[in-house]
Amino acid sequence: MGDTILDVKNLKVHFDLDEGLLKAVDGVDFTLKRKQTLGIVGESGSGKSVSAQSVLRIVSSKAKVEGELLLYRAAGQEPIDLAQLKANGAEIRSIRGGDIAMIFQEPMKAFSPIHTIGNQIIEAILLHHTTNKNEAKKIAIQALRDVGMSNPEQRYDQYPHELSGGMRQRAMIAMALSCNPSILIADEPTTALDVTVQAQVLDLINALKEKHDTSVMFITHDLGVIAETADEVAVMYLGQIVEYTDVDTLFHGAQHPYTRALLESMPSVAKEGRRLKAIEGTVPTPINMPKGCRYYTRCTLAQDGVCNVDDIEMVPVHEGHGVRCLFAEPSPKGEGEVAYGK
Ligand SMILES: Nc1ncnc2c1ncn2[C@@H]1O[C@H](COP(=O)(O)OP(=O)(O)OP(=O)(O)O)[C@@H](O)[C@H]1O
Repeated sequence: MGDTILDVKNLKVHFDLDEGLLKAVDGVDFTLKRKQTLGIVGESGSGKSVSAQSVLRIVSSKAKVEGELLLYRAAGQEPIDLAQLKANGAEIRSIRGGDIAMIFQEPMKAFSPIHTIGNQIIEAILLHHTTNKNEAKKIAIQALRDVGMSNPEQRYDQYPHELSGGMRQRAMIAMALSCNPSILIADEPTTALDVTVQAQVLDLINALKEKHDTSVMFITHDLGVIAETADEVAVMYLGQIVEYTDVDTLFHGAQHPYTRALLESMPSVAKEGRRLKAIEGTVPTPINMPKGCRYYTRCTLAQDGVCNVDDIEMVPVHEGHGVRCLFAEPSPKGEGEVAYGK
C-alpha cells in the first residue's frame, strides 16, 4: 500500500427515484498512487462526477453510498475510510480542502460572487494552515503568483466577475492548492476554456503536481486531455469501469470496444482522410438495467445470448490492465491493438 494514497473499493452510489433505482456508480474499484495522475474518462452520464463527489462526501444526501474509500494519509499509517465519516462532520470537513481539494469546470461554483478572491482563498488557509491573517494573505498571494496571475496583489482584492474565464480558473486552482493538498480532484476543469487557455491550464496543473508532489484524479470526456495529463486511466461506462490501464497501453493496446470507439472518435487518432467515427447512440439512463454487458446496446461486437446473459467481470489481460469484456484476451503489454478486430 506504500505508494497508494486513495484506494476505492466496490463503490456504489444509487439514487432511489420515482422511476426506479438509478445506479450512477455500480461497483467501482480504483487506486490513486502518490504523485501520479489517474485519468477518469467516459461520456456524459457515465458516473465520473458522482464517483469524485463521493470521495469528498459531497454527493447529494439522497444518494445511498456503499463501499470503501480508503485514504492513506501517510505511508505505513492506518487508512481512514471516508465512506464511514459523517457527511458533514468535522473530520471530512478538515479533509476537504486540507488533504483533498477539488476544482470544477465552472469556477463560479467554487467562488462566491460577493466576496473578493483573496478573502475566499484565505478562508481555507485560515481553516487548515495558520490563524495569522497576515501570514494567510502572504500564502494566498504566493498561490496566485504560482498559478501565473499577473499582479497577484491586485487580483487578491478583485471579485470573481472582474476576472476572465481563464483567470478565474487559475484563481480556483490557486485556492485549491493553497493548502497544499495531497490529492487534487479536477472535474473537467478545462472543458469551458478555449484551446489555448486549456493547454495553459493543463500545463499549470502538471507543473504544480510536480512541484508539490500532488496526486491528481483528472475527470474528463476528452482523450486528448488524458494524453496530456494521465499516468493511469480508468474508462467509465454506465457506472462501471470498463477498462483500466496505464496511459501508453490505453493509446496503443486498448481492448474494450467502448475504449476503442472513444479512440476512433478522437481527432488526432483518426487516420488522415478518414472520417471521425462518432459512437452510435447515447448513454442510456442507468435505471432498471438488464443483466449483461452495459455497453451491449451500442457495441459492434455484441452477441445475443452471449453478452446479455450475465454481468461481465473485469478480466486482467496483463498486469495492471483490466478489461470488462468477454472478448478480452491476455496480451503482452501494448499488443491488444493487434489482437483486437483482426
Ligand atoms: N443528484 C442526483 N440525483 C439523481 N441522479 C443523479 C444525481 N447526480 C447524478 N445523477 C445521475 O447519475 C448518473 C451519473 O452522473 P455523473 O454526473 O456522475 O456523470 P458524468 O460521467 O460525470 O457526466 P457529466 O460529464 O455529464 O457530469 C447520470 O445518469 C446522472 O443523471
